[in-house]
Amino acid sequence: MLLCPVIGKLQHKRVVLASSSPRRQEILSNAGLRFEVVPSRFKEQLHKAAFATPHAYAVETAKQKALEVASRMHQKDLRAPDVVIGADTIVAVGGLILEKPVDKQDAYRMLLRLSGKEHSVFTGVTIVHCRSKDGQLDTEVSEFYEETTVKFSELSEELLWEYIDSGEPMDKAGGYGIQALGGMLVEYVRGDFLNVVGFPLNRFCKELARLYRAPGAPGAPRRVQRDSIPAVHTFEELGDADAEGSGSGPAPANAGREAGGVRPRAPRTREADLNGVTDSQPPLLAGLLELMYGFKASKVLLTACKLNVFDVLKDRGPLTAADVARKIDASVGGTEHLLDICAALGLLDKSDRGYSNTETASLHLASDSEQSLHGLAAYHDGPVWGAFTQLGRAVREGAAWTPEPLPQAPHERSTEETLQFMRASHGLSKLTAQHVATAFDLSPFTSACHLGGCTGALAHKLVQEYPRLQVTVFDLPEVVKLAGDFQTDAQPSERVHFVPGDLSSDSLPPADLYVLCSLLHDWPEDRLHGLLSRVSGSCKPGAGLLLAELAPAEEEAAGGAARRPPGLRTLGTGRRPRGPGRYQRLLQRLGFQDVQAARAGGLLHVVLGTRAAP
Ligand SMILES: Cc1cn([C@@H]2O[C@H](COP(=O)(O)OP(=O)(O)OP(=O)(O)O)[C@@H](O)[C@H]2O)c(=O)[nH]c1=O
Repeated sequence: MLLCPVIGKLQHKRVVLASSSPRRQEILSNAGLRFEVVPSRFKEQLHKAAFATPHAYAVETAKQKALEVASRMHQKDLRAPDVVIGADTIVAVGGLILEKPVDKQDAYRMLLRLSGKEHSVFTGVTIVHCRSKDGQLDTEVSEFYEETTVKFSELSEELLWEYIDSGEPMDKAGGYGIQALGGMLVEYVRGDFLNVVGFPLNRFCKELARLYRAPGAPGAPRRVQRDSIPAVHTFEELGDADAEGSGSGPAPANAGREAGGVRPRAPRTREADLNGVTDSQPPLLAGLLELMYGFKASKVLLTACKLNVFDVLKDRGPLTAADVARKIDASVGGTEHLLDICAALGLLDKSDRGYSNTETASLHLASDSEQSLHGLAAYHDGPVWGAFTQLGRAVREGAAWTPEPLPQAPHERSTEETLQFMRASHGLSKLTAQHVATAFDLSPFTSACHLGGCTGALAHKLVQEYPRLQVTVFDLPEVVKLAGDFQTDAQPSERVHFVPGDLSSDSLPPADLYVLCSLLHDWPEDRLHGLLSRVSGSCKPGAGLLLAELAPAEEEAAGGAARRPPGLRTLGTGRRPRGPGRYQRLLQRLGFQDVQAARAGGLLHVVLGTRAAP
């Protein structure tokens, strides 16, 4: 795939999409870009008559959107992201620029204007590269636009109003969405379809390729050697990862990284590149190397968490390596090396003044943040890491070994080990609870039972969302005994009760909704069937069963995984996560009806079914 290396150029940068458009977010995340979303507050009110062409207007609006976000973020925490992307989509017909309709009448006027005719859709895009220089924001702006021609059929009055009443036109330029119902109005499209939807992905990739083109080969396609190592795979490469962006492209925001503890490598020919190159790197080999090297990055992250690096840097301006070393009671040289690698992994920002947390690090890796995954890191650095280092011996000797050791052997756990497991589970549950609780409307249910509900994080979110709901948390006695030690962001509620018991042998507490969350993805088929049959047997007609499970990565779900080694979500379980369709069919077979599936945030999918009368 040619485009991957292009998108990969942004991999180690803090990228922000300055847009609230869900379509843009989807297009870019489907392309594999990792970014934060910070919608722009720029008012789209530029004087249209002042622009010679409609696309000049779109490009300027896109630029103002992106610059507003870059300067707001810079002012807010004195550090700007590396790259801000802004976009603006307009429809141009007969010399008029159409944006989003303000009301139904406006939508009607727009669609009538488009009926039976060709029009142009322009998306202006701006890529702003930012860096902080002496506390000032320094930006470098690249901009472009793409034009697509769209022809509408003649639209009858009735069709027009039916479409307007669907509500679809209101947040879309020109008053239609070609990707949904609006597609029925369209006779033909000439040009990039995604440009109409809101983001010209193809042109964007070409622009990135142009911006990040390696020196010495302007525009010339270059061959990729079979044995060249793609992207960033060793710590040395991580250390000079930004050097990839040097050359004729914009200087990266944290240029000067080589001043840190990582030894600069001798210059070498960079073969894998972007601009229209033959990318003959077999995906399988790239995947294999990722698997081989991946543990190094994990250990760096886990160690930095364990040494409380992200706690020390939270809510503070940049600190030097010596400052951090003093606070974590470690050597300066070792700390500097660790911080440099964290920066190269995108966990920290490095500037002339020192190191600071990225937003993600403050949010998820500091131990006291609301959405902390510090407990999960400690669990992986402790028992999980330990189990993996014993893998060879366990396999040779035939000892019981599973990648997730604790849930499998409750009787062998010490209190501290149980707590460690609960901390890990608590962090993840808090992060996903809101999505799980609101993926479907659960208000018809009055009692729920969260099986394996651990610390009650999801239970508390459920009662917060549904004022009539009582929730029982059912889990092993030693878990229930310790659950009181855990805080949830929700107020403690009298509508949450804990009941000790064993899922596989004890009878389940009565409820009209059973919930299973992040429990089943690595279970073998027979165990899964056994549990679901037990739950189904406890469901009265009309009762619900809600499953929230790890979603396969998008590309796996789309069948793309066959060409690559399994991805991160499979790692350690030996099994690919089951897609929602699989759970839907299982529930249907067990006598559930109206079985629906939905996505719950980026990590989970949720399936809900209702027990039919026997
Ligand atoms: C023609 C067409 C447009 N759109 C959407 O129209 C909005 C344009 O408005 P914008 O001002 O460019 O963006 P926004 O939604 O206001 O977001 P922001 O970037 O925050 O200004 C964007 O959403 C686009 O997807 C579709 O979803 N489908 C289509 O067929």
